[in-house]
Amino acid sequence: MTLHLDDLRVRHLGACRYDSPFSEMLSSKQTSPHYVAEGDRVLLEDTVSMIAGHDLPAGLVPSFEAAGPRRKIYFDPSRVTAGIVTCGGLCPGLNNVIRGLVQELSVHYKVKRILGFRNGLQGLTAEHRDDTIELTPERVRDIHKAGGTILGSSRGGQDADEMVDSLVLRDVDIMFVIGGDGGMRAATFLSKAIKARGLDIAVIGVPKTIDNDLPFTDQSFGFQSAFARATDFISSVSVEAAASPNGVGIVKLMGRHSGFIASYAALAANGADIVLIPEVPFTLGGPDGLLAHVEHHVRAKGYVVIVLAEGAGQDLFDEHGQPQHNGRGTDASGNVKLGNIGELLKERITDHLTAVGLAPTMRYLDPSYAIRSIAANAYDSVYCLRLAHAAVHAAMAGRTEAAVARWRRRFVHVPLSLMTSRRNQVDPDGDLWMSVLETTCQPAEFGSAPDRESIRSSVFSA
Ligand SMILES: Nc1ncnc2c1ncn2[C@@H]1O[C@H](COP(=O)(O)OP(=O)(O)O)[C@@H](O)[C@H]1O
Ligand SMILES: O=P(O)(O)OC[C@H]1O[C@](O)(COP(=O)(O)O)[C@@H](O)[C@@H]1O
Ligand SMILES: [Mg+2]
Repeated sequence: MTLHLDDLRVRHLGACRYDSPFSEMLSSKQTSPHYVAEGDRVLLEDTVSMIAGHDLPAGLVPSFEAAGPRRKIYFDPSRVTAGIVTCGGLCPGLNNVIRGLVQELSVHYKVKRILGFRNGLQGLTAEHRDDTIELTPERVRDIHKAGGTILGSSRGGQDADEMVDSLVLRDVDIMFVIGGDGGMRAATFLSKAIKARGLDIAVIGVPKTIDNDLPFTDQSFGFQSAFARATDFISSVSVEAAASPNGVGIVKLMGRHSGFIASYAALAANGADIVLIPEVPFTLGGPDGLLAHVEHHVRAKGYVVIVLAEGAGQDLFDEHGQPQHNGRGTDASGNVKLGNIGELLKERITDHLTAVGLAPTMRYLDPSYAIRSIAANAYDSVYCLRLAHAAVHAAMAGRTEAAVARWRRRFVHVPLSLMTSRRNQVDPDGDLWMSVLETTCQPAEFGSAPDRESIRSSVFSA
């Protein structure tokens, strides 16, 4: 899919007529290596060959609107009511984003009324719309020290018109939706329903996912905290496996469709022999299969450490007739329930090593929620704060149906439709996966797994 400049344009509610509290500070600002001035744009692509491939003048090359404060704003801050909601799975930094939004709205724009809708988008239904939390700088002062979200979160779909009714009834002018792909999709429907009713309400998304599977954002907030925590589990399993006869250490990490956590945590721990991710299918049997490779490690050095993303090897459930581990079905938000690949591998590796006279000592860890329920680390805390600032500036300037994101280290506005147009995945031909292969020394492929070509060609085609 090729993107054009028009695909990257963000919707405005109207002309900006009010002076911004930042207007004086901005009067002398110009674009520099460390600042993108109002009106300037940030390139979608960043290599000479990609830019040259467009054969377009610089002003028409695909680019994002830069985020940041504007000299003039759309809303009169003294009359604004803002709403905030967090949805989907937890992620380190949710409270930091809430805190950043509240502080920026209150301290600089002097917004007086900020409502926190509770328990995800469920909080915008008729049944729950009156049960909001009044958010003030005092109320949010210390919330960043804890994981989770003070607003609560949930999965499951809601009716867009009912949500718009809630915004109207609670006089909300600006709605911040902190969510993943599901949340961004819901925010898109919400924006479209608002537009269809001719209402003057801005919807700004703050993309959230520990899986790092949202596109057009360098890395999502909380990702670094989550993979750092995951690294601890890989180190523990490595120590255990190395100290056990025929030790097999397996760590199963979150990552439904994208193996970023597994890849980064494995690189950080630098002790994994094998990394398995959804983007690179593998076979178990045969001379080049995973089991033969595991056996090779156990024979050669006495143990093996495997890092596994939960979405890896899902095709194996059908192949090996393992209905007991096969997830099937979907959760309340329509996310596919996965088969438990960790349990499948545990069984198959145990059977194989036992059959070849290397009965293993299995050390299996599934840290699951332990990696996403923690507070944000220092890096993510800064990142969350800056995203929150960008979100408030975007909303006050009347941008809507847009998310804020960091793209190539600059903060930008991304149309919500783009945020849900594809999934960010580890590219098996990209440099991240190459680093994983260089570090683990595992073969590029275990056997000739099916669907490999289709996965390669569908990954991240921006
Ligand atoms: N297809 C959809 N249509 C309408 N709302 C959706 C849809 N998908 C998700 N949502 C809403 O987004 C929320 C979060 O989605 P979910 O997939 O659970 O998490 P995430 O936002 O982290 O991806 C859900 O509670 C639901 O309200
Ligand atoms: O048990 P839950 O809440 O459905 O969460 C499990 C899933 O949530 C995730 O953390 C991602 O969730 P989101 O899409 O909400 O960001 C996955 O890695 C994991 O599979
Ligand atoms: Mg999701």
